[in-house]
Amino acid sequence: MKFTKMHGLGNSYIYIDLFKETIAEESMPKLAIQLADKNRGIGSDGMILIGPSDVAKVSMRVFNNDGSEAMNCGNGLRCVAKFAYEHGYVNEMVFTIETKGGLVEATVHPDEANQVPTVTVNMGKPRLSRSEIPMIGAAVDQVINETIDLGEVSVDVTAVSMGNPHAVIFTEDIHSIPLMQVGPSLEKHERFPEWVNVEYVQVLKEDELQFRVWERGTGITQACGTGACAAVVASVLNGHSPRNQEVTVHLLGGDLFITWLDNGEVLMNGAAETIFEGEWVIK
Ligand SMILES: N[C@@H](CCC[C@H](N)C(=O)O)C(=O)O
Repeated sequence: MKFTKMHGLGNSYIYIDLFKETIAEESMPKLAIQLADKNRGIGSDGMILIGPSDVAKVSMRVFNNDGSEAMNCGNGLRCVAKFAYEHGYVNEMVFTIETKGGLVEATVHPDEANQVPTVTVNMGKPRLSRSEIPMIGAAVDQVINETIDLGEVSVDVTAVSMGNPHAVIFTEDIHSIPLMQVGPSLEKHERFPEWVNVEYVQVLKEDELQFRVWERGTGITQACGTGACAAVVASVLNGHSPRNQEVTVHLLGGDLFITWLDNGEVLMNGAAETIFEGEWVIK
């Protein structure tokens, strides 16, 4: 089975082209775990399937490295758009991608060699009501700076769904955050019945954020595209950043440029790179 390893700011996945390959539905979670294993597999944050769609130009399915399936992946979307354009599955520079979290629109920015170094994705509107996250709690519908007790520490969480759930915590100092402690305990906290991605955010300026993530189903990664979008939405909701203005988010693996438009949609712009292609022998 042929594969391509790609990354968006160091958030790497093994991409399989379902226009050409076939994988049985029931073997997908196990395959994601095998491919992602850095000792016995290829090594990645998970597996992404690129395939045909009835409602869009291409479809994307995302599996974390623990085999769980996610509804969306921002860094994955930019890589899928690059892959689809460079492999001739789309000829337009603006096209739609189907995800389990809904339809999104990608715009590729090809260079002189018709290769795609960067992509802008319209990620659609964030979902902000408690039931859409989903998150268990009091009657208040939007979760803005709600305190959750984790035993030894408590955190103030702003909850945003970008098709997948995010819990954003603001900090004064990104270099002293207890991510290894808070990440896993908040990820599977009983208040989040579908678990949650955990992000710490330091506001440097109204249009500049520092960002670290503990991803649901994966752990610490270099970058999370949906998480960066959620961070900017949370920053606007908390009065730290303006609406309709581009915000630079510094992730461990590089920068993303995010705008929460007045019409409610979130734009994400950033890099997408191919690392290598190969063939996986199915055992
Ligand atoms: N790395 C991704 C998000 C991948 C899925 C996430 N771990 C989840 O389970 O929701 C991104 O770039 O958005």
